[in-house]
Amino acid sequence: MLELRIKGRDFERPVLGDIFTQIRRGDRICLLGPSGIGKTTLLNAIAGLDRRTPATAFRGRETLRLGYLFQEHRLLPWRTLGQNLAIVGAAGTEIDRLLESVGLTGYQHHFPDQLSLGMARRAALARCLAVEPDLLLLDEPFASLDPVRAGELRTLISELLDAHPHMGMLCVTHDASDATALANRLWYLDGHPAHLQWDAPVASDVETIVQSLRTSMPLL
Ligand SMILES: Nc1ncnc2c1ncn2[C@@H]1O[C@H](COP(=O)(O)OP(=O)(O)OP(=O)(O)O)[C@@H](O)[C@H]1O
Repeated sequence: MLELRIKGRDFERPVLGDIFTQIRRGDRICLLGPSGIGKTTLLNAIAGLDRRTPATAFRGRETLRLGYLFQEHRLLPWRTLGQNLAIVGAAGTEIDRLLESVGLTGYQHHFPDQLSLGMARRAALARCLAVEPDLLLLDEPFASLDPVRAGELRTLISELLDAHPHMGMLCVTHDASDATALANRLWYLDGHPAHLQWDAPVASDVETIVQSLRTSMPLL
């Protein structure tokens, strides 16, 4: 069980309210919400990237390992893919294995600008996996990809999660169908400041979904 405690964040106005929630081991959560509501702000807080948003993410007394796939790939452009992975601690055959796991076998000596957007995103995903994360944070991983490439990446992420059942996922998306494909739990962020308005399991049958919504949103 991962516990998240996030102290709210103001920019010129209050953006994110205080949030306290829990993520079970292996939970696959899709985070939806209106544009500009604070989804990236929440991910940054969880990742500890925003010094002005006190947040703790912990598992018992252990330090939580996080992998963060940003909206941009943020690979070092002057380093090859192999070197980008080496920076986070991968070495030797581990680099080959990581690249193979994201379908980039043979690209170890390529530079990021020699890759398509989808390939660069998969390389960044390999970098996330190198730290063997407890929780994978994905910020709109399918944005700007054509439907075929987006579908391939969705399948890849789903297979990686299956292969690492203890790894949780928190994925920001604007597409509810991503939730059906990837998630077992949905969060909906809304309000000023934003809170988790809705935390419900993804269910395959309509009756269960309606019941979940009624439970999570009593006003319905
Ligand atoms: N560094 C910053 N300085 C000032 N305002 C910021 C900063 N970062 C975010 N904001 C503001 O906080 C709000 C939430 O931004 P955030 O990027 O978290 O939203 P989002 O839900 O991820 O949006 P989108 O779905 O469009 O990516 C926005 O109004 C944004 O303008």
